[in-house]
Amino acid sequence: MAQADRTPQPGASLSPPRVFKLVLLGSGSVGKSSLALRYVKNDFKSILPTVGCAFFTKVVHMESASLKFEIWDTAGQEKYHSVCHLYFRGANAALLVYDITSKDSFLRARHWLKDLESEFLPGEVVVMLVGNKTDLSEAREVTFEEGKEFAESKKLLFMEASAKLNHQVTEIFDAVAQELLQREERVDPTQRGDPRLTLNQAPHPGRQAKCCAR
Ligand SMILES: Nc1nc2c(ncn2[C@@H]2O[C@H](COP(=O)(O)OP(=O)(O)OP(=O)(O)O)[C@@H](O)[C@H]2O)c(=O)[nH]1
Repeated sequence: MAQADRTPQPGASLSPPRVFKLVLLGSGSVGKSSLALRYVKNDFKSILPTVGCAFFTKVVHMESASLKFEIWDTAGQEKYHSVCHLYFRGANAALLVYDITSKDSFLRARHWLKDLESEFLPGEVVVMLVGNKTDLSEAREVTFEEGKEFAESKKLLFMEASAKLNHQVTEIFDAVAQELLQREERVDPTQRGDPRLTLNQAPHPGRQAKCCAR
């Protein structure tokens, strides 16, 4: 289990945290900024639509190592779409967010994924599909199974969450952190040192990242 912004566990590595760039993408109002705010500041409040991009950092102490997330929260509104891909550059991980009460946001997630894929080689970036707003389950338009199926077909991690209720938010980032560190361990140790380099490796053949939770 990760411990964010707390004293490292005894025995944890004392070396400086590895830095990973994580981008949040998805349609407008799905809750990207709210997930980031909940994760980084444990807060939930009314937020104006993002203009361009917002930036957060968070240090996470895992059992085996510490890492620092540089979180880039991109604008989901259509009018900013053309500039969003500029923020993808150099990303190690992405949260592809949709709103479980909006089928449209789920369908649009495919387009966001295509945009992301056009900038990277297969397997170059850890991608987690996130169905947000589970507290509004009475208005649900996308089933858990639909989300899971789409994620599996594209070899993405998958979780549902509620930024409002702080349900599964830390778990999302922990799962991504775990996957990033595991991918690093699989590469030649002599190549370690620059996470941007090591993550340009395809995942281990035959291994599919799996993570599904409501
Ligand atoms: N009920 C509920 N509302 C949420 C949740 N997460 C976000 N919201 C609300 O959804 C609206 C949009 O949230 P944002 O975090 O601004 O969404 P965004 O995806 O960053 O939007 P853009 O900046 O336009 O791309 C706000 O009114 C939030 O309060 C959630 O988990 N549950």
